[in-house]
Amino acid sequence: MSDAAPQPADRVLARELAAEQDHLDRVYARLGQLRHRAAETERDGYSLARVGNFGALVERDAMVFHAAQRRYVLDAEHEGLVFGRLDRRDGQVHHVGRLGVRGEASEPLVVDWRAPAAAAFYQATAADPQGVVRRRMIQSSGETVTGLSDDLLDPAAAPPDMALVGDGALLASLSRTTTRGMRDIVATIQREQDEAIRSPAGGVTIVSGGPGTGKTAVALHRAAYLLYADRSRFAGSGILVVGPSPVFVEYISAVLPSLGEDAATLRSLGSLVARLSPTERVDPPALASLKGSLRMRTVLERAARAAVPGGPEEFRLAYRGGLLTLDRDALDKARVGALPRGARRNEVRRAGFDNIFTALWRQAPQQLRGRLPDRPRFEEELSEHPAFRDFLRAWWPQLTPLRVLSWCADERRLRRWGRDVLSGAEVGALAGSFAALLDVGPTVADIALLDELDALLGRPRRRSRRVRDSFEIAPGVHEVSTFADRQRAARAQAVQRPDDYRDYAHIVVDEAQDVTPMQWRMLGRRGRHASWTVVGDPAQSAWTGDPAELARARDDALGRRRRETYTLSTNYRNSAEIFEVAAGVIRRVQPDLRLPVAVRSTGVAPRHVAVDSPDGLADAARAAVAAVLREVEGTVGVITALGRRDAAAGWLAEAGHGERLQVVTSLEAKGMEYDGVVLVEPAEILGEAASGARTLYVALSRATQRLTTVSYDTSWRADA
Ligand SMILES: Nc1ncnc2c1ncn2[C@@H]1O[C@H](COP(=O)(O)OP(=O)(O)OP(=O)(O)O)[C@@H](O)[C@H]1O
Repeated sequence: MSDAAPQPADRVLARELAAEQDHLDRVYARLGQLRHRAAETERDGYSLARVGNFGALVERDAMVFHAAQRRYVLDAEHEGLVFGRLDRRDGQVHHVGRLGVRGEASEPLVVDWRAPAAAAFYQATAADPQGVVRRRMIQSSGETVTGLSDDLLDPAAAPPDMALVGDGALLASLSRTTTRGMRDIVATIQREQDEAIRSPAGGVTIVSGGPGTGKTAVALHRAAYLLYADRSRFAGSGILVVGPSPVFVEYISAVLPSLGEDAATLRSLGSLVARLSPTERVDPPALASLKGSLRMRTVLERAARAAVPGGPEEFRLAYRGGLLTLDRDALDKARVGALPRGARRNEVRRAGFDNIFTALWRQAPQQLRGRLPDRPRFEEELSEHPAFRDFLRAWWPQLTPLRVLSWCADERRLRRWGRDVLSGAEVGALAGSFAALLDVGPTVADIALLDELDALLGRPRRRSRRVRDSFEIAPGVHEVSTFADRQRAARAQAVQRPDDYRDYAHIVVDEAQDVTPMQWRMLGRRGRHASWTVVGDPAQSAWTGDPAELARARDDALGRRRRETYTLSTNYRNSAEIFEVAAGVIRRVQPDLRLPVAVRSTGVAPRHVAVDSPDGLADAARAAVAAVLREVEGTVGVITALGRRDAAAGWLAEAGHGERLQVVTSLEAKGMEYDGVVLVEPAEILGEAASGARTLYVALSRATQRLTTVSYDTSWRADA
């Protein structure tokens, strides 16, 4: 390089931009061609299915599919189809982008970011250049290249005419305005993140790290990577991505489509059980932890085996001139005898009925004397007896999880089922909460209990089953079918998976620190054969129960699969000034915690507005929100304690701030990000549970640019 005559920087930049523009033009032209061809092939398609050899058909269909995929990616409006370039030591040049594109002669015009050849784009460093001399980041808007930024990784190997331009693509991307939905980070994935994204597909990948270190981004890019690495496995059986709340799921919902992937299923913990309506209702943290505890399993097991409250306590039937009777003990014996450990109540109903027949048959000789029929006739006659049928239905009904959980609203009953595992106060709190179950609906924590009951109760046996057409591979697809047919069927299958589909190939759990033991059981039931990506930060956990119990439940769900752990260390979200406030709060309770480093400084210190009394909060919050909305271009989040959100939303409603403003509770704020945050009364968040400091740490670390706190109780501040 040193031998080349110096040239003005802007001329060099213009030349390099023009070169990249040429390449991008070629890529788009080629894609246009492929798109056109794919459309033609599709048009001709099926009439050709009977000619040519099988291999040729597969190839043609594969092309149709890939072209359609590319079209889908292109149609999914995104910035930066090509965002990187690698100049290698051996003279090869690879452009890296959102999808792989080959030219007419099969030469790679763009390498998919997930392909092995693109790995060096994220992993190479000056200390370990991995054969890369220059790494270039390419920014573009639509089909126009707008900026370049180079890293020289191996100066000794650089040819003399190699130009270097621009700087700071990562920082530029971090300073962008925050929009309502999270964006992909495909162009600026960092090395430590890339290692986690490309971790082997099997086993359990655990990604931890402090706030803003890109855990969610990594989890979603990993899902895209797995779909690329083994599409038939992961698109076929599906990838489930689970997040804490509907607000969060909405926030992350655009990332995978922007990466050209639509085969993953996104769910919040409150919407995981298909037959139950999704819920956003949450319990106070201590109650949520109690409902999440494994002790609830014991309670539910007992409830699922109990006599139906309000059901028959005895049975009397006039039959053939005699009187058949069963007292309470006999009924209990018949029920318990039909429910050995592990039996599912709805599935062994027949065994319960058999026990009743047997008990009645035993007394029949004495009661009926000479009028005794043979046993089959005895059972048949009883079965046709309306009073007997009514009794059976009331004594052993088909039970729904909701019905059994609502039995727990009765304190006396719950005390019985909770003996040795629940305290008196816990019984009271739970019973009070379950009382609202049928009227108001379940809370997020109840969903895991209902799922547990579903597993304990089982499903009634189906009467008739559709006869399967053995030539049918998937609905509507027969054995003689094309590759494209099958791909289409795979997609249709994903859409048509049964509501209670459970056999996912991979489960991504985000904000895993907040998954309770009972929720781990719920997740475990959906991934018996799955590999896992588990992403979280214990320092942000709202769990107030026993840590050992939590670890045990998590280990049970994840099984004995091999584990790889990755720790992320850089906070890309918060300005250094904002993160310092959050760090002060968590350090007070966990002085030895290793905190991530916030890389960006704005020079703007967070503002702390103090008011004289709680009555002053409304006006101060309104003023703070108006100011932050003026200062930032993107989204603004108002975060409050659980009990204050509705009031705060009311204060701000009149001003009609629209799309940019969102009012959320401390728990809904988990995983979220805003350009500006107004935190209303942090002391209330601190005091709302034993985990208050960790939840406040979450709330304080949501903002990228501006943080304002409004409080009358300033004791939460480390410096107050
Ligand atoms: N390599 C990167 N390039 C650009 N932006 C990044 C990068 N890594 C992370 N970010 C951005 O940093 C922000 C925080 O990322 P993310 O939400 O994934 O962090 P997190 O670790 O899940 O945070 P938290 O634990 O606080 O919820 C997001 O806006 C994300 O897009």
